Amino acid sequence: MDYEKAASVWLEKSEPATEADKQVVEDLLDTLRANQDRCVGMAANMIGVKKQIIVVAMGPFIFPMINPVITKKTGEYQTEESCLSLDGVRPCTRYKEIEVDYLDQDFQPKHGKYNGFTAQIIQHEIDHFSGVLI
Ligand SMILES: CSCC[C@H](NC=O)C(=O)O
Repeated sequence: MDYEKAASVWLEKSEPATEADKQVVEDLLDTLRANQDRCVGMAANMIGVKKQIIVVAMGPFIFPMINPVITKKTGEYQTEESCLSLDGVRPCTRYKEIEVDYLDQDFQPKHGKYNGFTAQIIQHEIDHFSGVLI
């Protein structure tokens, strides 16, 4: 593995996505669909694209969030997570309930409230494209 190249993709902040990145959204959705047996969410830098795009699995339902920003978070707790980009399990701080501004797949602005595991995945993936690994 080229660790220098990997580090530049995993540990650097990603840029906001634009409509020119629609194919990246499709590619990320396809990649998560192909890895749903071992993965519940992905950020675009996991496929080498430093754009603020994530995809999240809620059971069989997979949805993308473009340029997501957490606008409210409540209920801090400590937990442990694993990550496809790392070995093992590591401790991290998460919030039980979050509100998020984002663009949907058609680049239309949305606002959503999430809790539980879905909120945890969203927080993990936003950290991921921000260059923060658990
Ligand atoms: C609990 S959030 C874990 C998310 C992780 N995806 C990697 O970015 C995964 O294991 O799918």
